[in-house]
Amino acid sequence: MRIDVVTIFPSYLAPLREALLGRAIDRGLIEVAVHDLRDWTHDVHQAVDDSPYGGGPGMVMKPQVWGEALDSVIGPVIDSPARLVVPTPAGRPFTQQLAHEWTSAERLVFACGRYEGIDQRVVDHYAQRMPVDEVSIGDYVLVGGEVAVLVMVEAVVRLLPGVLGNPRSAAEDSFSDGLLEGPAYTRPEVWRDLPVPPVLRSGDHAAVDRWRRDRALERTARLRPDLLAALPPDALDEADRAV
Ligand SMILES: O=C(OCc1ccccc1)c1cn[nH]c1
Repeated sequence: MRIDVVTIFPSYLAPLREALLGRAIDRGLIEVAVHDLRDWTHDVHQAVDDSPYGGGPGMVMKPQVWGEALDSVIGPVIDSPARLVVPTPAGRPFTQQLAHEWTSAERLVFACGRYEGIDQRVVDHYAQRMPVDEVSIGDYVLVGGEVAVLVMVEAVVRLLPGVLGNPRSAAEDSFSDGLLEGPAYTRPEVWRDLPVPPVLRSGDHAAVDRWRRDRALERTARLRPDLLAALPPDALDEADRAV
């Protein structure tokens, strides 16, 4: 998978080259290129924004600059199918399911908006020739899309074959069965007078699996009743309902 990011703050994307993601790059599992939007300005001030039509606070990012940048980065769409992703509070929710969908993309191009966002015509123009997703990572407002890109790239890349040491962990993610992950424990057996739940040391794998599912159901009911409500009817068996 090739990932391109266009931003006015390329250094914000430096973490993509660290740790797990950095190793995925070194191993050729992904290619990552970060581009400075200002490279496609032609004026001495390297202006990337302007006042909003219709008035209102803040500034809007100029379509011309974005058009030149994205034409250059995306190239002729025919020979390298790419998805364009635009992080924005006004987007569809980014979910584990969407992360999985994107793992089959040959290319992901991320456009990092700042100020009040990017002129809508940029999304409208590219949506005529490729899949464009306006995506939110949560109901809050950041200063720019860069941090959202770090979140989404990490969520997608960790799902690619070979990236995670233990493929089971991606498959058994929180949300993979529609529930929140239950509590996890490791040594010591007692820590600050707090013991590890005995069932986890019983060696009875059926009991451990049952206990873990019960804890996941309880946690989901407490913190995310919406996830429970969204489960397909056959997702919960008799024992589940008793929790
Ligand atoms: O703030 C965000 O993106 C940056 C952004 C983009 C466009 C205009 C303002 C801010 C964001 C919040 N949840 N998901 C994304």
